[in-house]
Amino acid sequence: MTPDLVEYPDREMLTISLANRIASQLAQHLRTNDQAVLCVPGGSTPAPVFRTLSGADLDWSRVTVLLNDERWVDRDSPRSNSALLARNLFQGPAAAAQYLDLYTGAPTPADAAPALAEQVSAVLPITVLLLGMGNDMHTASLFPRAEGLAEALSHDAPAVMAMTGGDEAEPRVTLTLPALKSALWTHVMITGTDKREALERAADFDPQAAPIRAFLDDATVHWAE
Ligand SMILES: O=C1O[C@H](COP(=O)(O)O)[C@@H](O)[C@H](O)[C@H]1O
Repeated sequence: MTPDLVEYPDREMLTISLANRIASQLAQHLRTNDQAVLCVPGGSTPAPVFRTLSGADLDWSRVTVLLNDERWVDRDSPRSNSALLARNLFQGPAAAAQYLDLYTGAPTPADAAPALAEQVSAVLPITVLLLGMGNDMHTASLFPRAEGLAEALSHDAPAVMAMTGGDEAEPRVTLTLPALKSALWTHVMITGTDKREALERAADFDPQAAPIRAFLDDATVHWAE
């Protein structure tokens, strides 16, 4: 597997180029469709891309935004991926986008997942998918060898499932393989040497051990040190 990899001289170039590319793909889709769907990661890496993208000259009122995955924490938690979007993406022109919030406040993600799966299925296919990746080769909340991962990576999985994994104890919801693979365009954004090495390692594993592997054949990977 050789992913389509774009290397940038620095993070600023990556940010500008990737945000422009996402905005162009959304604009292209909106020229011939009423609606577009943008699905984005949380975590620590994508905030600069969100800030740049938020100023794009698009009819954001026709764009539905949703996360790849959400940690089951309130909006006031520093771990909330929704709060990350509120601070960085839903500013300026992009504040007009429709937001499909994966966090419902239900007691557990398992309580919320069936209704979320229906809501997400209703907006598919994704137009532009941006994925992140952890050093452990997880993407979205699809963690290596997590309980339920085999189902989440199966082609008949519900669009959203409850999931646990990673260093932090909080439970999560995640879009699953068929929902994420519905995307017309897929980008993976990673920075730093550790993630670059992890991406290269992923080629030697199957998706149970390296979930990002399931998406690399269709993706353009954007990397800067
Ligand atoms: O927990 C998560 O981690 C991944 C990677 O995040 P980063 O902090 O290493 O950038 C992210 O893609 C995912 O959406 C998030 O929930």
